[in-house]
Amino acid sequence: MKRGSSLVVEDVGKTFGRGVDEHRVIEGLSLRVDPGEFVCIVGPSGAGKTTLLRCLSGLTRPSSGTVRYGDRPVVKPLADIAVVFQDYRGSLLPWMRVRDNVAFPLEGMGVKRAERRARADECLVSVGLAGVGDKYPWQLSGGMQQRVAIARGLAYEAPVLLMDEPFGSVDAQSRFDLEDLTLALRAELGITVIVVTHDIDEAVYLGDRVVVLGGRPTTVVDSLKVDLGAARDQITTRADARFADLRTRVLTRVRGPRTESGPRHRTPSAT
Ligand SMILES: Nc1ncnc2c1ncn2[C@@H]1O[C@H](COP(=O)(O)OP(=O)(O)OP(=O)(O)O)[C@@H](O)[C@H]1O
Repeated sequence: MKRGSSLVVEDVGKTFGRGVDEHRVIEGLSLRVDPGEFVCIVGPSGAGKTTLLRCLSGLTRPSSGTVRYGDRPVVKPLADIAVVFQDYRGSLLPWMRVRDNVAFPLEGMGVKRAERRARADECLVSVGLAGVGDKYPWQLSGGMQQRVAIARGLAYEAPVLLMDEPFGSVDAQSRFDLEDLTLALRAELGITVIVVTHDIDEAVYLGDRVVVLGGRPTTVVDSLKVDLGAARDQITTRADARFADLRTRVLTRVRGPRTESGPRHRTPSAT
């Protein structure tokens, strides 16, 4: 795996619609993610987390400001930046075998068939799915299908992996397993991982840093270093007093300043 570059967001703004329908979602947002960092992005529903992730991936162009990957402007999807979306049901092709689903993006990159198959099988092993390459996605459980979606993200061999609510559609036990899988892959491959999540506990459990979005329009309201060490464990890490302290700090920032008559900003739906 080649070493990645920093992703740098500078003074980004994003507006949807025009005239009376104009909606300024993001304004003056700056953020830097260094190679090998694991950053989780949280914020109230509708704050623009997905919009920011799409700007980071080059799928959406900001209305103002810049996104750079190293010295390259991100104005279209780059081979160095892979994206895993939330809903495996919408992202896996049901008529294609699992191996072909994982290998699918490699075809467009000009990788030869034998290498595509070998790389897909290798990625399936990495996500704990050795031997399922010949099955169809619908023959697998939801958690397994999301592993296939992650394997497809890994098949790019991209040094940066962006994930939008990647574990939102699976049951609680599979969610814990997928969180640990993602941590293990980051440790093994040394990749940069950026995860958008509604779940503050998940953000603290996974991240080296939690970036909190808020305000209207949205910007970065805080960036909290997670001082829990590299090794995380679903039982002991979550029971650690520092974990509880961090989740309280993140939640306080997500909820925003309050007045006696109620929230001053938007009503959050994050938990
Ligand atoms: N293509 C689009 N056209 C118009 N408005 C959009 C578009 N994409 C996003 N929006 C608006 O931008 C705002 C932010 O949306 P976004 O999905 O980025 O927020 P989010 O923080 O990811 O939300 P959630 O946590 O609910 O998934 C919302 O008001 C949404 O309606």
